[in-house]
Amino acid sequence: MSLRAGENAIAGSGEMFLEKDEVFARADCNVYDFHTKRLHNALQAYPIIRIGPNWLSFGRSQAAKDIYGYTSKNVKAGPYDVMSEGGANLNNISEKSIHSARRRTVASSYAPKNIEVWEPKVAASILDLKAQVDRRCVNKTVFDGVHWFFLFSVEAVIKIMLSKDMYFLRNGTDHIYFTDETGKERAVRSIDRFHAVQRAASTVIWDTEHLAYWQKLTNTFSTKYADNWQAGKDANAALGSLVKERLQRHENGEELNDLFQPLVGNIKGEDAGVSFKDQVAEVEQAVGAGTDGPAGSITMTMYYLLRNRHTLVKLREELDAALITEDTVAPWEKVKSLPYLRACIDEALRLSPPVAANLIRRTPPGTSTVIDGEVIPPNTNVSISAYTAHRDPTVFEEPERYEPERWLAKGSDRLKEMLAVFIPFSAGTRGCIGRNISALMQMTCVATLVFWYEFELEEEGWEMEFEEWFNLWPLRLPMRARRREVV
Ligand code: HEM
Repeated sequence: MSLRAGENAIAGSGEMFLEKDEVFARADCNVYDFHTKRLHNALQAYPIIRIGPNWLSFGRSQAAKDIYGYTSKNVKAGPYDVMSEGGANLNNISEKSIHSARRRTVASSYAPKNIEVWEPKVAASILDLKAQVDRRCVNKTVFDGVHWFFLFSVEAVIKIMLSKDMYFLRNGTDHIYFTDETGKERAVRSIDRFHAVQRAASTVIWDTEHLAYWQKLTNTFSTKYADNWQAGKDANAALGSLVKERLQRHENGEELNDLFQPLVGNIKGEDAGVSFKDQVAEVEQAVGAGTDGPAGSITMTMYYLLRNRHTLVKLREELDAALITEDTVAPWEKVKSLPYLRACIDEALRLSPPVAANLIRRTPPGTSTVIDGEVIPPNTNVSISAYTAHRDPTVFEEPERYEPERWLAKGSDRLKEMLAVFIPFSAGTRGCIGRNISALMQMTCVATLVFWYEFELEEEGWEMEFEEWFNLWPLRLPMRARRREVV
């Protein structure tokens, strides 16, 4: 069957796939909604759905390889181009040669050989996280895991990116303190501001042609939007101040080994030729992704473990055999190859990918493209959400079940099929560059928590709720902790 954009499927009204009354509700950026899940449910009846005037969303996992894989000729376009106007970074650069050049510039700093540089930074944050959990062990005080796992992630990733310790965990807040351009002392909440601007941008960015108009309109008529647009400026100013401080340290002759260094210059002392605006944009991307990704994944791993106690018991057996009491923080060397730990995390990423949404790609001009057996015309926006790809029952048996064991069938054809459509980090040349950093953060953090504490949900059977804009955020994880007798 040959498809022209706009044919087949059911018409949505933009990426958000809104129903009429929701258009007004979301217009005030106020509604917690899991639109990818709603779209997924609709895809059970239609294999492809048109979710925008020129945008097709696919429902069968095989489409993932054709859309995002290494052999795909599809490109990033549309909203990514708009985003790059505020500063070009690895994620939003569409043009292939410019993207490859930027990726080459930073690639070595993201490489696994640097884990030994990142590990002490991550471990220090895990110790501070433990100190906070310890306080809550007294009287078994209920605490919100989401709050603390997000603080852990943002603090660790800022250290890895900029060699700067923000002490978010010790202070219990995500405030960045800085002096702005006008000399005013400011305190800006980082996670809060990153998230607020997503609430505004993700509703209007799809209409790239009229974006400026939507920004003006929403800014004028909605106080909520106005605050959320302001959040983008606040986050940019706060991270800009951290970048200036980092550049000053470089000027002062400090030799810092972090993700930022290649954006300044290489080991031969040659200038990297990256503008200040782009440097800030790169920091925004890495800090934003490095916060929401690991925090979402750690939260959801803990949530699924607590809801499926037999998996927690099994993971603890694996950790008890691998770790000793001297391991106040689980060392990477001891946990990196633990199969069940990895499987528990991957299974949480499968069911609740932190980037669940339809990541837009454009088919090449001049020639049609085949996606999941369908002939798609040139210049068509196409996507499949990780949420949907990961729930294909022909690949993942009983897809709604949290079953880490499914990842353990090493070398089997089934495992190969699963890995081919497992896309929490997207895939191909535009796949996540931060996977090694994520693995370090996720595995050492989850291993330490499960080894040292007994956890329970505040209420048995409690169910997670999400808020989704570009990224998928778990809302709360009310839990209690008790120190284990570790011998
Ligand atoms: C569990 C953790 C994470 C998940 C699930 C995740 C997911 C993703 C996804 C889905 C993309 C593709 C985005 C798109 O096509 O629009 C991406 C790209 C990217 N991520 Fe991650 N990410 C994670 C952690 C990190 C970390 C820790 C960093 C950096 C410290 C990072 C930095 C980036 C960058 C720079 C890109 C753009 C890559 C490019 O296009 O060349 N991510 N990530």
